[in-house]
Amino acid sequence: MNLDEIRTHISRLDKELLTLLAKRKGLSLEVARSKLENPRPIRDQVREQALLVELINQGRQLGLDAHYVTQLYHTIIEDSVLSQQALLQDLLNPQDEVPAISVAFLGLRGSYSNMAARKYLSRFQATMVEHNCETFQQIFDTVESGQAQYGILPIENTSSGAINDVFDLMQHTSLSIVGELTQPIEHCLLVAVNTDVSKLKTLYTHPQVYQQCSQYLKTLPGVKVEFCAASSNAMELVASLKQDDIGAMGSADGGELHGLKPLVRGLANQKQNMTRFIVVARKPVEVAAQIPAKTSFIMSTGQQSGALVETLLVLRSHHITMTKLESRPIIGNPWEEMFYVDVAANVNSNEMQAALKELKDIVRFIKILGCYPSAEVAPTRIPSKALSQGNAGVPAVPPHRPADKNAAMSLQIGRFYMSRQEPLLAAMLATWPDRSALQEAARRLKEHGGQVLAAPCFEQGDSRQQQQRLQQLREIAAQFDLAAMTLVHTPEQLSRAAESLDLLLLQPIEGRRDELLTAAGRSTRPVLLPLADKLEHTLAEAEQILTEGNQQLALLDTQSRSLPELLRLQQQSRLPLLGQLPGQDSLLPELGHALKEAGMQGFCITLNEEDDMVPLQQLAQRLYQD
Ligand SMILES: C=C(O[C@@H]1C=C(C(=O)O)C=C[C@H]1O)C(=O)O
Repeated sequence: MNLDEIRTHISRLDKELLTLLAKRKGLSLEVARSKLENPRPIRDQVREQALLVELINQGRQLGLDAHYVTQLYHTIIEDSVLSQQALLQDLLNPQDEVPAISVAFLGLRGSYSNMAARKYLSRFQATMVEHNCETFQQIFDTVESGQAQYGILPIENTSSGAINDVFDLMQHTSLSIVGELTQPIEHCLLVAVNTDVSKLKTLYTHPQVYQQCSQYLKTLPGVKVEFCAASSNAMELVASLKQDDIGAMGSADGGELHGLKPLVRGLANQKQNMTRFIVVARKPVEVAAQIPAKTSFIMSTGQQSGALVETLLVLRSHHITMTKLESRPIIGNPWEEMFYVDVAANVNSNEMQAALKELKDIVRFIKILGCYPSAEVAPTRIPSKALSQGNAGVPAVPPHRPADKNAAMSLQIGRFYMSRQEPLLAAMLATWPDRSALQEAARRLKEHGGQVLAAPCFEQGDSRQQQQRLQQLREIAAQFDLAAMTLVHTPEQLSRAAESLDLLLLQPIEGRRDELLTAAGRSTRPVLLPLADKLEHTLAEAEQILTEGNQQLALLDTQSRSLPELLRLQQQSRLPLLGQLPGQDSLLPELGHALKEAGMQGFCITLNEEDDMVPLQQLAQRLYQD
């Protein structure tokens, strides 16, 4: 076959794939209808897990790697679940057949709020009429007066926290929350014409974006920064001037609406930056009982001691999970607080109705702000046991929570739980690899059932190169759904690594890490502390970290200590213990298995550039199958 013929063939297959996906979606909607007739929850994670395990094994036989299959099916299942939910919601809340829906949001075309509004409206079969607003108050006014059907408001951001003005306005509105959505915020450097960073003289941006990208901007000392009222204004200006020495900062999608191209992506200091938006409307919606719902309410309690605790105990006694608690002052009543509460419950459920009845007896004020479908469809996870090669068994319990008797001792790294039953498996590259080697290591680690990818970001290079390595490690780990770790020597390195990675490995030389221990204790990231020579030194160092506040601490044995020593350590400390082992030891699987039996909760396998991962794969099999 020549190139054209092969491409024709590929196109035909792609069409078939699409046809099959559309058929699958149709069947999924039939499932939703049957779940409506015989009421059952829309989401069934036991079914999803069984399906994923079967697909992974079938995929392997066809030469497709487990990670690829899992990623594809997470996307397919997410769409399937959201489509089922949307169908149920539409049946329950029939919309008038309107050709256009109007939405009020902050900023102009291309603002983050505009992108959120577009995302929300994409589920409706109607065109969007945009109401650009200059203030949050104006959004409330526009929806309250009926000029717009929906208002989109940012309520919290993962780096800057609660958006207080919106909380304060919610106190006094008659509007209801009818939806939520989360929008990733990725600041990019946007330009109107082909150019290069070195040519730039002026950057237009909003002060908050400037602040969130301060580290990147320090690398452009000659560039002047001009502030605009919103990032969408900056985009508009740069698009109209069309010069090669100016740029704007904002989202790539937003920039595209103005014909701008992203020259550099991922400028923010903090890489994972998301904003949660709420959707408000004049009429509340009803949420189908079979889909996960959230209810938001505000309340004020008396000022006697324990008043807030009592309200929380009411929620607990009805098994209602609280997902958010914020307090805001009550305007005009100095020192009194209004609490904003989000719970994972449908307002019409028996538990929630009973809880509300009890709450009304003990609070001064309570108002439901709305009940809406929860927008999150967390991917169903496959336990390492199912992933480590050769296992076709279907796990019985969805792996959300550790089914670990010693849960109090287990630690969470990224989204993984470390436990004696399912030890954590980390691969640590001895030297910094190039991008493709790092990707290949990540792919294979994931394929074998490992969870943490580690590489030395700080061993060479200047601060900028180190920053790039941190970013690359984080990106590649995320791409393969792994957690990321690096070795840190100084408090400054620790705080930089803590911004991007999931686990911080402290340098092993005791006596030279006093300040590092204090910094680790003040960090909010989990820390791995290599054992000191003497047991009592290790315990003292661990104590130093714990007393500073950070309780997410595990110990690492870097010297293959004897079994009695390890057991003694475990008797004296409840901290999880990991072992560091060389990746090419032919005894690795047996050694790991024996150490697991002795209570080790994880392994850090060191790999040199030329090493293969065969022993690690065998270790994973022993750890997760036996
Ligand atoms: C389609 C179903 O509903 C949901 C979607 C699934 C899917 O798309 O495969 C699987 C389980 C459920 O979470 C079902 O229950 O079979």
